[in-house]
Amino acid sequence: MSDARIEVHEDAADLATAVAGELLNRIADAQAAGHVPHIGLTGGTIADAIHREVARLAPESGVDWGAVDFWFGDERFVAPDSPDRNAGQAKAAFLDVVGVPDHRVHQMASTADAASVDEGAAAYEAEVKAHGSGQFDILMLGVGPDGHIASLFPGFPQLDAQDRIAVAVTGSPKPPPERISLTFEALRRSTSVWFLVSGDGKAEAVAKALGGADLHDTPAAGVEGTDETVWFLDRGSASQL
Ligand SMILES: O=C1O[C@H](COP(=O)(O)O)[C@@H](O)[C@H](O)[C@H]1O
Repeated sequence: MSDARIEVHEDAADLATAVAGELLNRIADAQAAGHVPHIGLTGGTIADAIHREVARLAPESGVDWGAVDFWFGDERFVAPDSPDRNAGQAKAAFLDVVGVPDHRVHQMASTADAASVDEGAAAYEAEVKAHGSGQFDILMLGVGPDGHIASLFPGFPQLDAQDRIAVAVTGSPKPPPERISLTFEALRRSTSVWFLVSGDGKAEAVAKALGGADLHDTPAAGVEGTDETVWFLDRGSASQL
């Protein structure tokens, strides 16, 4: 396990630019070393801002977009063209803009791909296993005001899933209700875990996670990277530290 590093940026815009730049550097460095990096994406407000910065900075980055794989920490089990899809958000903001080929974007099932959310979770578990262990080079995680990460919500049974990579979530407290999420067991395999958090409304969750809360109360307390854990914050989200 790694000690957490905390970076506090002035505001959400500065945070997005910093994370996007760091992500592009890491991908380019890995490719220069002959490695095809695997990156875990998240949904949410700050993730969208970061994705747009990635697209803006991409032309100067030297990244080969055909030689990097993208995964998702969670997804909403809705129609493929729903604006609620994390994959749709990421594709519109940067994946399609920079030209990542579809076979490099490992999407979780939509309602068009699976008969049930359970079937969708099982399919993603199989997809992860088919590409190795799910040990992403960098996994990015947004954090909800309630401390949730991916679609692992406080008090929900998925927090205690054993021997699973992906699980179905029903009755999510944040709409839409049906989701697919990687488990703690899977999220903890990543080399680097980057938490992306902005705004006062998340300050309490950040303080609890970094203060060592129980993961059943604050799921964000339950994940670290094997080599590196970074909390990318702005002044608002850091205001209770
Ligand atoms: O529902 C979700 O919420 C979190 C955080 O979203 P935000 O809008 O509060 O930034 C996100 O990380 C997760 O991927 C998503 O499905």
